[in-house]
Amino acid sequence: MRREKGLLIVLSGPSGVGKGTVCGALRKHDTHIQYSVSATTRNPRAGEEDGVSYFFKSKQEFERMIRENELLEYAQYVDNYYGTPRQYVEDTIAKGHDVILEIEVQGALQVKETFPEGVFIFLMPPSIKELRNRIEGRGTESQDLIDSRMTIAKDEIDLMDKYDYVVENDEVELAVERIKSIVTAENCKKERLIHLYKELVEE
Ligand SMILES: Nc1ncnc2c1ncn2[C@@H]1O[C@H](COP(=O)(O)OP(=O)(O)OP(=O)(O)O)[C@@H](O)[C@H]1O
Ligand SMILES: Nc1nc2c(ncn2[C@@H]2O[C@H](COP(=O)(O)O)[C@@H](O)[C@H]2O)c(=O)[nH]1
Repeated sequence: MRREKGLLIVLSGPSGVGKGTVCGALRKHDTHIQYSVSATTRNPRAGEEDGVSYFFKSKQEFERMIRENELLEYAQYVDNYYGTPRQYVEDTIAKGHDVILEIEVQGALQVKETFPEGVFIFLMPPSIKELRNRIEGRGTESQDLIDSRMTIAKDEIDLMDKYDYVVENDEVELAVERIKSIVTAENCKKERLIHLYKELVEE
């Protein structure tokens, strides 16, 4: 069924919890969810492709995007900027497609201000020890950066009650199923409201 507007789904959670891994697994399920590609000033990691993993920007270019209101939200995280290009998200939901943003907490709270109708999901690690194991195991950051990310992680976990749902990422496929159930339920809720509204205005 064609809907007026798609769902805006925000997936947050501490660095290393598995947001990227879970979104990667979700893509393999035929959910029709679209994925927003963020802009960042951080350097690409091995295997990351511009326009696929991120839009890699200079600090000057990112600050131009901020000034020209091209970002739906942005945040400074450790030593870099990260932000969501506005146009893609607005166009995608306007076409009736659901879109997912994989972003940290400061940015998610900004989105909540402008899109309170969004669905906000916080991905939780089974434990802090497991979170550290995952970031260390990924092998992409120095020990100093891992420590900075772990410090931020604790503050982020303190804000999980700002989210509509908390999903544990104990096993990737279980986390994917939980997120799919949330999206299905939220879509049913929305379909039902639109249907009721149409009945009312047609009376
Ligand atoms: N359920 C899981 N069980 C075990 N390992 C996992 C699980 N989910 C993800 N991982 C591993 O944890 C590491 C971090 O995952 P990932 O890069 O997806 O995290 P992230 O939340 O996207 O991190 P960041 O916010 O820094 O981008 C990866 O090595 C990944 O393979
Ligand atoms: N506020 C935003 N946060 C974002 C965005 N894209 C990614 N992120 C988050 O940044 C940290 C670090 O990411 P990494 O790729 O350097 O490990 C992590 O929590 C991401 O989810 C964004 O557009 N806005």
